[in-house]
Amino acid sequence: MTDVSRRDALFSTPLDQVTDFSFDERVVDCFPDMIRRSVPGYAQITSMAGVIAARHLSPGAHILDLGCSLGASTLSICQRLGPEAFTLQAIDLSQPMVDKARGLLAQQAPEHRIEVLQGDIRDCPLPRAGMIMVNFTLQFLDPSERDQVIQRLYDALMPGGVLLLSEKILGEPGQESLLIDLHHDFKRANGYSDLEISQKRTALEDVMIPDRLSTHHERLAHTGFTRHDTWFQYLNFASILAFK
Ligand SMILES: Nc1ncnc2c1ncn2[C@@H]1O[C@H](C[S@+](CC[C@H]([NH3+])C(=O)[O-])CC(=O)[O-])[C@@H](O)[C@H]1O
Ligand SMILES: O=C(O)C(=O)Cc1ccccc1
Repeated sequence: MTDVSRRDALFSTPLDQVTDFSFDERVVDCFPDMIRRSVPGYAQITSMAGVIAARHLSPGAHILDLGCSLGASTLSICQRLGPEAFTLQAIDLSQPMVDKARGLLAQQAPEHRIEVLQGDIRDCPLPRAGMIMVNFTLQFLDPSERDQVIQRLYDALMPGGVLLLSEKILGEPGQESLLIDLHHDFKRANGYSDLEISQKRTALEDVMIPDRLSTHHERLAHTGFTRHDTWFQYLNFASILAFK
């Protein structure tokens, strides 16, 4: 999907005022480039979505991709499983994201039974599902709302269903700055300037608040997930598989 993306230069010139980050048209236009250069492990996690679905999904199951952006995780599943194998709803809050995802998925997975819907994962209807993906999305909710959203996902999952939860994480006490510094080095190595890194950091400050990995596991245990394993971590980005 990188070929449809403009290069991300949104924070490359000095801004008089850095406003809160939002998933508007300008972000949508450069999103594949932005996320690839900003999120360590993004390609590995999204491409494993298909592998995980192939292992854990019962035939004909329903999948939810919540905070789907341009549908990279959904597309990964379509590349591994045929159209008879599952139905899927991909949901995102941003209308421009939804509009573009709909076009891309219609083009790249025309046979698959996919619906792309605009909705808020805090209150949209969640049909019963065998697999729920929530990749790099919980981090954009107010921390006080996260327990309730994870409870909603748990309630929507069939017994034995799987939750794929990926997030930016805060290092454990004493380890925070090491991971943050290395993440900034990762971005620098991917062509972002110090100005871009610092302005985007300001834009995200009140909008994206990471939890510790231990907080995620405590929340999943408390909600009732029988098993929850961190299967991937690359710097301060991690992914968990949880089973109902
Ligand atoms: N309350 C909400 N309800 C629904 N969507 C939301 C909400 N809040 C934010 N979003 C949406 O969550 C997505 C987060 S990006 C996910 C990447 C994707 N999963 C991927 O695998 O490519 C991650 C990132 O940009 O770091 C955006 O598209 C928001 O509009
Ligand atoms: O860019 C960052 O620093 C991030 O942590 C990830 C990110 C990626 C894409 C949109 C918003 C945040």
